[in-house]
Amino acid sequence: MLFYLAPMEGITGYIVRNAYAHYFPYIDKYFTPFIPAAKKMSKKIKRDLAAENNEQIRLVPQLIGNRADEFLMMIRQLEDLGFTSVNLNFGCPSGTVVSKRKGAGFLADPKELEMLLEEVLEKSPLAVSVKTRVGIKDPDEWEALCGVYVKFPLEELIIHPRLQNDYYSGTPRMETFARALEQIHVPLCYNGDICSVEDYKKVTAAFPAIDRIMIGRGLLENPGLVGEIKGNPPADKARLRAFHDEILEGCLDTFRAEKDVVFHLKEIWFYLTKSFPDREKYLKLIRKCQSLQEYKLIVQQIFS
Ligand SMILES: Cc1cc2nc3c(=O)[nH]c(=O)nc-3n(C[C@H](O)[C@H](O)[C@H](O)COP(=O)(O)O)c2cc1C
Repeated sequence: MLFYLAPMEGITGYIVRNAYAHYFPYIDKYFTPFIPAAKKMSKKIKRDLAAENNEQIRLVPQLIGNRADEFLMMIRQLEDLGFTSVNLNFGCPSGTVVSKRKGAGFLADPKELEMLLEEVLEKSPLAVSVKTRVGIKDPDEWEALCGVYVKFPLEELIIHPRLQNDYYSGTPRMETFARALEQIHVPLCYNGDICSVEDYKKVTAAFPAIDRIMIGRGLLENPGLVGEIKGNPPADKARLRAFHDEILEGCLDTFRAEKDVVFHLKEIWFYLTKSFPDREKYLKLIRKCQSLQEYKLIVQQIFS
């Protein structure tokens, strides 16, 4: 089985990716959080993609947009940086993205999706994969979308089997994923709600043909999850602490203001507190915390 860390905007930048690679080296492929397909890459994105910041990491940049020419412009820049694959995001459910007909919003018109993929796949010097949801409002939309995806030699198709309207609620639509498995002949990756070894076992028992899995929140809650799936003992406090400390150091080197460091780490702790008893208590403390000094004391308390 291949394991991928899901892209998570604001969280899985290079600092976090490196901490996984150093302390939980079980991830086969990483994806950047989505990068807007625009004319020029920002300095922040260039830093996230830089080879020296991703040394032990197999990284695939993810682009979000709705125009083939803009995707291609970005893809050529990625080629210059030495990348060989790119991932296109047709899954982001956020209102601000969808209202611009990007992310899952682009799934509204399968014909347009087909035209875009035709041009990108014809002209892209890089292998192209897609990360998609299964529709906007109705699981029956999948038939038309699937009819588009089957036409293209994608490197792989990553499916998070929820609708845009589902956001992250309810359970993934396993029946739709099962249909996709029958219909799609490029490598298919399952993504969604794998937060424990049991969840992993259920998904792989339901879909024995799957050979790649992407995990997001489950790996943030328990960074040792893939290690456990592979038969290793759960991550101990010392390892979690080292993982955390590397992220803290990386943030201190990168962000100018201490409050930005604390803000970034608060997002991570929203998930990571699930690895600890008394989650609610610590989450409250972390959320309220205002300064780096206060933050360090709370972290000390959590790990002691
Ligand atoms: C805070 C957050 C940020 C996300 N950012 C991205 C992103 O940049 N690109 C993307 O394709 N998906 C993004 N996702 C979706 C995840 O990659 C993943 O598909 C989703 O969380 C379901 O997988 P999981 O149940 O394993 O977490 C994001 C999800 C969350 C919760």
